[in-house]
Amino acid sequence: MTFRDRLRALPTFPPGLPPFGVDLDDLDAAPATPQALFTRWFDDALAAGVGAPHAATLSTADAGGRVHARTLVLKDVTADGWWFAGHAASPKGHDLTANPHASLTFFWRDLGRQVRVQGSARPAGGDAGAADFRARPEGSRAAGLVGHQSEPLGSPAEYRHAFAERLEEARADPGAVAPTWTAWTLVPAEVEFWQASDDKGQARLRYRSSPATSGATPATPTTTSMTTMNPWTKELLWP
Ligand SMILES: Cc1cc2nc3c(=O)[nH]c(=O)nc-3n(C[C@H](O)[C@H](O)[C@H](O)COP(=O)(O)O)c2cc1C
Repeated sequence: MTFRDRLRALPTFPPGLPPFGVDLDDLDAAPATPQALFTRWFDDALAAGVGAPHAATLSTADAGGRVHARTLVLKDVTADGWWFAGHAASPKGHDLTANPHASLTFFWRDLGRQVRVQGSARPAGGDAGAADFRARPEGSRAAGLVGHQSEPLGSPAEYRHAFAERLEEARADPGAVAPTWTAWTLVPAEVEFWQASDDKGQARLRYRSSPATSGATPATPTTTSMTTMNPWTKELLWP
């Protein structure tokens, strides 16, 4: 069998996919905010045993319009948006400084679901980046303290040495923080929920908001308040 044939023989979704979970004939009754539907779907993903449902693809573009995408993990969802963290000095950090437009894509295969969050990413103020860094496991803090992310590396030994040194530092000082570590909030302009089904095609629901109405980013991504809501428009899309 050729590689091409093997690709075509692969099933994308398992049988027995769930329904959308929202009455798509009555959008007024759908959750008022995309955050509310996202957290409901996230709980479904956890209950279904989806692996790493908090992992998402972050897409960014540089000043010249060249697009870059990579996986990272979601840190919180609040009324302000979807939170993620990384080095400001990394390529993603440079992209977001030059062009804050970004997108997060979640794929929950076992449920036949995809969520796309598109908007503008802004660095959270105050202690948010440092607080996120300190909350990471020891090995992740050591890796973060190494720095130089995405720069060319001379040899594996060079990294092993730098990592071992930083691991000692992380153990000796649990409060040590990589100075470039940053928490960003992706303030959503559009959030789209996509559901496959066994026998009814696909369904798509999009929330759209005016970015001008979103509030200030709080200093730490700890409060998950769904009460301050934008005036969201809900609409169905042709699959
Ligand atoms: C499952 C998974 C989770 C990851 N989580 C993060 C994260 O939370 N923050 C981060 O900066 N990089 C994370 N990474 C690494 C990124 O994918 C990427 O390699 C790194 O951030 C450099 O990206 P850049 O060169 O585009 O800036 C993760 C990778 C994987 C596979």
